[in-house]
Amino acid sequence: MGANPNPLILVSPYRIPMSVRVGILGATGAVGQRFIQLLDDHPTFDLATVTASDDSAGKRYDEAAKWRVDTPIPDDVADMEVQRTAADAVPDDLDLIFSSLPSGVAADVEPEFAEAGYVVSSNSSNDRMAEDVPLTIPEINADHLGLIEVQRDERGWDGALIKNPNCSTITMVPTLAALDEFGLDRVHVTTLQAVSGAGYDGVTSMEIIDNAIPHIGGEEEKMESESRKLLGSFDGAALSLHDAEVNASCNRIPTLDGHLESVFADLADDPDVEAVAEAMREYPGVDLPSAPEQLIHVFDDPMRPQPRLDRNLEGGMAVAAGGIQETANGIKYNCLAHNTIRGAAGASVLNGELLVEEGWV
Ligand SMILES: NC(=O)C1=CN([C@@H]2O[C@H](COP(=O)(O)OP(=O)(O)OC[C@H]3O[C@@H](n4cnc5c(N)ncnc54)[C@H](OP(=O)(O)O)[C@@H]3O)[C@@H](O)[C@H]2O)C=CC1
Ligand SMILES: N[C@@H](CC(=O)OP(=O)(O)O)C(=O)O
Repeated sequence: MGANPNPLILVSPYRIPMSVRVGILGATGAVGQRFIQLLDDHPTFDLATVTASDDSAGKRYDEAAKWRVDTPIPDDVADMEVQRTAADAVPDDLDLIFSSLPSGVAADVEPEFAEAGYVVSSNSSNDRMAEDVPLTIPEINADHLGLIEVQRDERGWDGALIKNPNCSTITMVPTLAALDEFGLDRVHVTTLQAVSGAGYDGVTSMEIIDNAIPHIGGEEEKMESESRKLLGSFDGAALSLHDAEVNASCNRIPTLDGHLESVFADLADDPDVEAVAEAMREYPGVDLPSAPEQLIHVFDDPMRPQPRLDRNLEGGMAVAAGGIQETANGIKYNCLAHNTIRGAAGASVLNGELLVEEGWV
């Protein structure tokens, strides 16, 4: 295997053999740009089409997008013509579609693509809790992809719709999955979320500099519900939510990228700090091209993880944890992940790799 030209893509010995033609819906947006960055020189995925709103359709990509990520627009993407976001506007032979549309738009458009036969790996929040829609993190609940059969039976689709979770949820859930062996009863989490989570126009500088905003609309409910679905079990026909109680308090702070979260977990057992650290460090990963070698990196230094120092661990695809301490009822710790890579585009790409690996694409 040669040198990896894109430091954000981790090259690992993977089993996916062929070239897969992919498209991105909402490719000009903040998450869409991350998709383009992550797909540049991807070992399997070949970006064939990009879509956006009608205002951008017909323009060259580099004219339509206000490019803001920290690597240049790949030349081949800069020249692409942006397409309308509609199933009749993209090539028939796309194998896989990534979606980063506003959720209100995605709620209408994604089912149209799935009905037209496309497999859609979506980052948008609509339908994440639908009973027949897999919400997956490959390392945690790859078996939930079996819901695609249920979805196809119920909806009559040839394609499929699968989702990755909310960025704050995906930061915490791998650590909860590692704690589950100790009997996860109840979780309280407080987040310190980066401004990029709200998109480029989401929070003005006057609102956030020298400040913290103690509410992010809808975020707490997403963390509380999505976590239980991700940790739930699938019996081949239906999914049961995990019975742990999850309570979240979500806050915006003036960091650019990387959500930091303080978790208090009540456990049935009474593990010591070392047992918890080991369960997190040894939580198994997956053998997919964009997967980190170690899913959860645990720091002994209580000053870590920090957003600026630790958000880019393993190309932004790993989760960091630290400050583990025992409490009266269980354990407390901090965790961190890159919200637009592991929390958004990278999560969808990893789900796409899983779909290919497991033969759904
Ligand atoms: N920012 C983040 O960190 C995260 C975002 N998300 C989710 O990802 C999704 C995208 O977020 P983000 O990239 O920040 O959003 P942006 O507003 O930056 O981008 C939205 C994209 O959708 C396109 N679009 C907007 N309206 C329409 C429409 N009516 N029809 C077709 N295309 C349209 C835009 O095209 P155009 O440029 O032409 O307007 C653009 O490509 C959202 O659902 C968000 O909640 C999830 C996790 C993290
Ligand atoms: N709400 C998240 C980002 C986001 O868009 O989440 P979701 O994918 O659930 O819409 C944040 O503000 O950091």
